[in-house]
Amino acid sequence: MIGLPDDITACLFDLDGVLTGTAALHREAWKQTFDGFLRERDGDGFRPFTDADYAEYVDGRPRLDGVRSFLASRGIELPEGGPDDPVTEHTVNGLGNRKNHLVLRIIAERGPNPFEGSRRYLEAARAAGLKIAVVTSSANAQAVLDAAGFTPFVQARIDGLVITRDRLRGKPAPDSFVAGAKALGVEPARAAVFEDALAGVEAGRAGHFGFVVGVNRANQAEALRAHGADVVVDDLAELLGDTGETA
Ligand SMILES: O=P(O)(O)OC[C@H]1O[C@@H](O)[C@H](O)[C@@H](O)[C@@H]1O
Repeated sequence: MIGLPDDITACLFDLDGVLTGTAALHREAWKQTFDGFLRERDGDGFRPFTDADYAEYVDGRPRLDGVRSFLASRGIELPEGGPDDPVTEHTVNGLGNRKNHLVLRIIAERGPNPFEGSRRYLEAARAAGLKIAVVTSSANAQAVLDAAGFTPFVQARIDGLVITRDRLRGKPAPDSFVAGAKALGVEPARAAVFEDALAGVEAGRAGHFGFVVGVNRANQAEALRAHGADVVVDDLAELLGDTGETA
């Protein structure tokens, strides 16, 4: 009825890039963070952080995993530091704090940009009696959900704070989605995962979820399929059999 196999009883939605347009804001904050760091380290001839770097090493992963993964891709080792490191510090935590400072400012300035097609899909899923959870690596999820007006749809939330608290492995490991299904009281095989990140669809496949929807916001439909999406759409409204325009 809403573009899912009949035996699916729950939806597990990623947040940034699936429900809201905040993935692009995260990407921008990461670029400012890493380009700033690389310039400080290597001078003006530094090799910039690219959209491809974001898709492969950072998108969808918990904040500090993103820092570690990108630095490793460049053969750079930094000390871990600690959660209170200043944003100027060349440590994993310092760069994570620098990015968080930037992304909060950018989201405050530009808003969460909820996707209209996603709002309509949430309404349709609720009307169809499906359970709904948000599963995101972001520690800023509640504020974004509130600002987008999506909180009333959400019966369970697994976010970056829960991932840290419960020591879950971040995406691409399936742990956060498994925790989301558990919080809703459904088996992974009866839950659909909705993801725009390569690490996210990979987590959906690794967790043997009943259906994995890849949401193509960054011109990477083929890569989403290769990493585990069963179907790829440009907007969730496509699953409702329409174009996302208001009737
Ligand atoms: O830094 P936050 O808000 O905790 O978010 C962590 C990650 O959350 C994910 O949802 C985003 O795709 C990543 O870009 C982001 O880095």
